[in-house]
Amino acid sequence: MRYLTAGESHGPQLTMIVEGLPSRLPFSKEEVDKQLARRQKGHGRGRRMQIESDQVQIVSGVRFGQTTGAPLSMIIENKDWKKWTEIMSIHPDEEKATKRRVSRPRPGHADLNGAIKYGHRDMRDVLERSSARETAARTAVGAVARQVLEFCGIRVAGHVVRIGSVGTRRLEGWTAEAIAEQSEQSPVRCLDPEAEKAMMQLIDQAKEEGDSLGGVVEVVVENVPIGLGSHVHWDRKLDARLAQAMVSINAFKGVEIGIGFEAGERKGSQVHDEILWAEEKGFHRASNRLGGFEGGMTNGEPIVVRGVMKPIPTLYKPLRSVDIDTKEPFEASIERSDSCAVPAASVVAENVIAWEVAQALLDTFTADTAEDLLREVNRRREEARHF
Ligand SMILES: Cc1cc2nc3c(=O)[nH]c(=O)nc-3n(C[C@H](O)[C@H](O)[C@H](O)COP(=O)(O)O)c2cc1C
Ligand SMILES: C=C(O[C@@H]1CC(C(=O)O)=C[C@@H](OP(=O)(O)O)[C@H]1O)C(=O)O
Repeated sequence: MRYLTAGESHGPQLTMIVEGLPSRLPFSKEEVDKQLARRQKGHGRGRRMQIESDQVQIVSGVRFGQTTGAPLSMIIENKDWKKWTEIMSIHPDEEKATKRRVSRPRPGHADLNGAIKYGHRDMRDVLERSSARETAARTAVGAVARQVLEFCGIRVAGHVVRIGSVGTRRLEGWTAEAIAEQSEQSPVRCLDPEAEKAMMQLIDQAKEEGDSLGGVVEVVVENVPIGLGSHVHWDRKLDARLAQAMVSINAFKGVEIGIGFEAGERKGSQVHDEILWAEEKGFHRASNRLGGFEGGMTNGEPIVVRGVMKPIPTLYKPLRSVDIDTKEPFEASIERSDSCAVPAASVVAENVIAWEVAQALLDTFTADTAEDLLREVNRRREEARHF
């Protein structure tokens, strides 16, 4: 299974193609729209989110509520396009373009590197595609993959575990369902009401100061069969693929699987998950510190993966930078931006992780139809139980 996304932040639409889905998968456009709506929320988002109301139009690959096995294509309209139609169509060499041309690169964004790499004197040609508007497309694609997972009884949930200096304790024993339910109630998608209050205050304060904030999100995937991914080759290790997916989200800078970096501080006896066996469960673990992975393969425990997002680069508070035309230093002048997008990014993270797990599922169990897939997945579950 593979996908492509296309589209500029202020262009007419985002376009997505998903290829390799099994046929006869019950498919709900509403479920995709639900994920898109979740991504738009969260304390700290800027004014753009009041303009957009993301929904997909399914263009191909679905008939009578089921996938056909043909490429599934979707679009999301950019409502802001109306306002930008004229601006986007002014050639950068035209005189009237001078004041719209972007010649002031923002530290922390793709502006300067992208301009030099692609030879753009108008950095709009970089920022339009480097914008995290693209995460709407990836969320939609992930929401399709999620329907493959749900068909196989695999659940995904996510939440925010840190914003700036406020973090929550590592949480044990929460089911994916409980995480999903509780985080949905919170404007910062946090499970701890005390931390939530402090996070919201921090975001308000950063906004007032013209500054921005990052944080950490956690994604949990439950009821995963043993043996997704593989130890036999580096690029088939599923934990590595999850790491790439996570760091490919705009502004994400690091990943932890299970206890992550803490593993480097502990002794082996405090890290490795002891193996147990019981008639009704088969093989299972006494703990899940390694986040559901050994040897690049799932071990049947919930996948637990965390990602760190740096603070938003566009600041009202000026950072030093240089105009590429005049080579003069300038002080930032900004139209609008998010001040914190960690809650939204946790939804993106859920969906990009869902994609990778669904892809690994389809790599492991060859299936033309959704029923074939489910049969194979259940067979693996049964075989593992009686191994
Ligand atoms: C959901 C989401 C919303 C974002 N909103 C903004 C924003 O409003 N302004 C901004 O400068 N960066 C925003 N970013 C981050 C930039 O897109 C990102 O920093 C940029 O593409 C450079 O890539 P890098 O940070 O991965 O190096 C957002 C990221 C995410 C995930
Ligand atoms: C459009 C989205 O996020 C955008 C991501 C973004 C950036 O630089 O990454 C900058 C902002 O865009 P604009 O300048 O149009 O307000 C955000 O609103 C979205 O999440 O759908």
